[in-house]
Amino acid sequence: MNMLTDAAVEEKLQSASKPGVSKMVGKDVTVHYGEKQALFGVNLEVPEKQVMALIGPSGCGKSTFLRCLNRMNDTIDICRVGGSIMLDGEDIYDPRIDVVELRARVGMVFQKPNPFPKSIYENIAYGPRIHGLASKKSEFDEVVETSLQKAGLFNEVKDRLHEPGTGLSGGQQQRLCIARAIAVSPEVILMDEPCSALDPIATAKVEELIDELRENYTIVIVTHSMQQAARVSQRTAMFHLGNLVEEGPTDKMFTNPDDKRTQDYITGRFG
Ligand SMILES: Nc1ncnc2c1ncn2[C@@H]1O[C@H](COP(=O)(O)OP(=O)(O)OP(=O)(O)O)[C@@H](O)[C@H]1O
Repeated sequence: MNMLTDAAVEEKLQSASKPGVSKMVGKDVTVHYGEKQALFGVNLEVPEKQVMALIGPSGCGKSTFLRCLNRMNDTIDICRVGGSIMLDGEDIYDPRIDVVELRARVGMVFQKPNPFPKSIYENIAYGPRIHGLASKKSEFDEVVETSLQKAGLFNEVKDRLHEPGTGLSGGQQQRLCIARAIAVSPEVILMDEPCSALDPIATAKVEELIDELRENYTIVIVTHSMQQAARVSQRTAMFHLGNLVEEGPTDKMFTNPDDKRTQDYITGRFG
C-alpha cells in the first residue's frame, strides 16, 4: 500500500525539482583549444548532492565543460579556460589552488575503466597514501573496505584483494575506479560516460550505485543515453555547439523543454 499522502508526494516532487544549494558554479566559462573555441560563455550551477546530467550531440562541449570542473583541461597544452568556476565559493582557477588537492575534492571516473596495474587493494590505498589520509595498515585496511563497500564491490572481491584490479570484469573495474575516487573522500564526482564500455547488467549496477552515492556526493555525469540521464539525474543541462542551451529539472527537460534544440535532441531528430 502506498503510504504517502498527497502532500508528501507533492513535497517529494517539489524537492526533486529544486535546484538546491550550488556546490559548483561556472560563470561565463569559455574554452579554446588553440584557435578553436569549444565553449562560449557557459553559466551553469551544479547542485549539491544531486546528480546533474550533461547531454547534447557529439562535439558540443560536454566533456570539455566536465573537465573544467577539476582542471583536467590543464593537462592539455593547447587548452585555455576563461571565466570562473567556483567550488563552495572559491575560484578553482586561482593560482594559489593546489590542483592535486582540488582533484581529490573533485574526483573523476572515465569512460573506459582504467585501474592501475596493481592489486585491487593498492588501487584503493594509493590515493589515501599520497594524500596522507592513512598511515597505519589498519587505517588502509579500513579505507579499502569502506570504499569498496560504498562502491558495492566489497562482497565480490573480498577474497581477492591482492589480485590485480585489471583481472576484474569491465563493470567491476568501473566500480573499482569509483571506489578509488571515493577513497580520498571527494565532495564531487565527475563521470564521463562511465557506462559506455559496459554491458546492460553492469550498466544497471553502476546506475544503481550512482543513485546511492548522491546521498553523500555531488555528481556530474556526461551521457549519450537519454534513458540513462532520465534514470539517474535530477537536473539536466543540454549543450549544443559549445553553448549551454538550457538547464532544468530532468523530468521537465524530458517532457517539456523550453528550447526546440532540446526537444529535437531528446526525440532523436539530431545528434
Ligand atoms: N584535446 C583537444 N584538442 C583539440 N580539440 C579538442 C580537444 N578536445 C575536444 N576538442 C574539440 O572541442 C569540441 C568539444 O569537444 P568535447 O569532447 O568537449 O565534446 P563532447 O560533447 O564531449 O563530445 P562527445 O559526445 O563526442 O564526447 C569538439 O569540437 C572537439 O573536437
